[in-house]
Amino acid sequence: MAHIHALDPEVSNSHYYNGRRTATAANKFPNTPVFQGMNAPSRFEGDVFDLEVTGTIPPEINGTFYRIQPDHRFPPIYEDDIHFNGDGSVTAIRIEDGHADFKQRYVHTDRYLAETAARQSLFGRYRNPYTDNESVNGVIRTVSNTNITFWRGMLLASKEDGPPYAMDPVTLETIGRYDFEGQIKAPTFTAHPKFDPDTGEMLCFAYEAGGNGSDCSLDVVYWTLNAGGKKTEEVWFQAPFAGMMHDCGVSKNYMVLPLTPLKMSLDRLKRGGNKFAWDPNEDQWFAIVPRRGAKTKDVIWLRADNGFHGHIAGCYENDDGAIVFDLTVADGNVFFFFPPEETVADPHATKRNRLSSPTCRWIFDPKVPSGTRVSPALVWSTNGEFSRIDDRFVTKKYKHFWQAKIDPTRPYDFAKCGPPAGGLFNCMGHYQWDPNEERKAGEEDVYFAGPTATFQEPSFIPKNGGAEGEGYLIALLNHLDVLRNDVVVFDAHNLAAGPVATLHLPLKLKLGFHGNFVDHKDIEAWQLRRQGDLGPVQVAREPLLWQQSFI
Ligand SMILES: C=Cc1ccc(O)c(OC)c1
Ligand SMILES: [Fe+2]
Repeated sequence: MAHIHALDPEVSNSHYYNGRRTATAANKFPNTPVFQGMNAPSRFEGDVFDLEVTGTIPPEINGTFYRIQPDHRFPPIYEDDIHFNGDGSVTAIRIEDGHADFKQRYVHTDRYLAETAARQSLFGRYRNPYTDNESVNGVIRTVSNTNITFWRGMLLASKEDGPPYAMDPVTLETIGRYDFEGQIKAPTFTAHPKFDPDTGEMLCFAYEAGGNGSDCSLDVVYWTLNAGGKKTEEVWFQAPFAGMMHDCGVSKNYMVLPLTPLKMSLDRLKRGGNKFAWDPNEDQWFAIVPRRGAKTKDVIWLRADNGFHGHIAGCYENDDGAIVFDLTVADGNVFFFFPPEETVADPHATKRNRLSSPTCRWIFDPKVPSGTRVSPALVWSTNGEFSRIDDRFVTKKYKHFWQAKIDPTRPYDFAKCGPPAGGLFNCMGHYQWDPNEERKAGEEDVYFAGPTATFQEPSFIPKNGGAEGEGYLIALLNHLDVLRNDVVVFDAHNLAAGPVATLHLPLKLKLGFHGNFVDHKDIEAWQLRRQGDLGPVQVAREPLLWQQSFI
């Protein structure tokens, strides 16, 4: 038989034939940018005790910085697979007494267990079950790779296409799938739950939530869980189209849920295609949900000209009872791997690396009729993403936010680094709103990482008893030239001065998504409660509703 290269000159890697992994393929990843350079598979699990440090870790920091990354464990079935389809792998940086220890573990999802047993990928394309090996039909597909949050003594690893998985905050062992003690049986769950610092509530939602989680349904659901873990609110409503709803904002009385013009199509899924396609002709939408006692009819949708939602900084109600809602909105499709349908012309298609991503301030009147057109109250040309605030100010008027910033005017060493994997986030920015004028951009404080490095998302570490924004900012730094990561710690009020401490990892991680710092007092307090009358975390005992037809 002829060698496959002789049969198809298009084949770029002999382990793939016509883009699909061959049955006999050995463990070798595709030769695509998704698996190269800074994005080459890490697949590392382990511990490094007492990291090397330059500078001084502030001795008052006592807690753990958790963050999560997609990191494919096995070569994908499809050669053109995307980063978003990688298995969730969690980093914990435990900081205490001026020292830091590192731990890395995969989330042991149902998918992880099935693929481990088979020593190969069994799930196909991103959020497309029609491309799976049929042995895993009925198995929960999520890779839980997008966020890692702390809730009632457990970590929740989450991705918006499936339920969360609970992990132990000290050992990073996966405890199991978490369904909030049977209270949440939806097939999907947001990767961006929010926590009300005054009430201890978790505000959360799911989209594509009414059916099996892969049917492109319009169903959206909003929940509140109180500090005791009990579900207190559940509101089901429908989106104007089946699209991505990624992050959210929460004020004292409202939840704001952006709907981005990235559209699903069941037809396309059945043809083996992409989950999402960018629609450059669709509006960006926002659902406004009253937080307490709302019924389906109380949800309103606002719409504005096309735009691509990034992450939310702050959200609060002003003196007029309007909702101030701040997030980055890019002027085109950031997810180039979800292009428009072939029949749709995208006027911005060629500006992939030239999109601008300002921070937009919207001021929504929650009393207007559903369908009202809105426009931003302020567009602040910060050109960044991954906005974070002092989380003690969630729901409240706030002043400070931070974001990874793209500054293409700074020098970049292309010869040493190649194209900047994940985006040219070469700066970290600290921003302050004008305290008196809601519609005015404020101050910027920036640190440039140099011509060979980029940042991942920052997290804020509050100083004990400190005012808003007083404390530290922690983030991963990618050394694109030598393919290694550091963790940097800044004085959150003075990024320009440079890191107060740089923690050197002896290895390269992957480009991750979200993270959160958890104070050690909270971890310890919950350990005591879980060892006492509250008892250990109860994982899901029953299959999800949609799985029951597979049993
Ligand atoms: C950053 C957004 C985002 C949206 C959907 C995803 O599945 C995801 O996976 C890592 C990330
Ligand atoms: Fe996100």
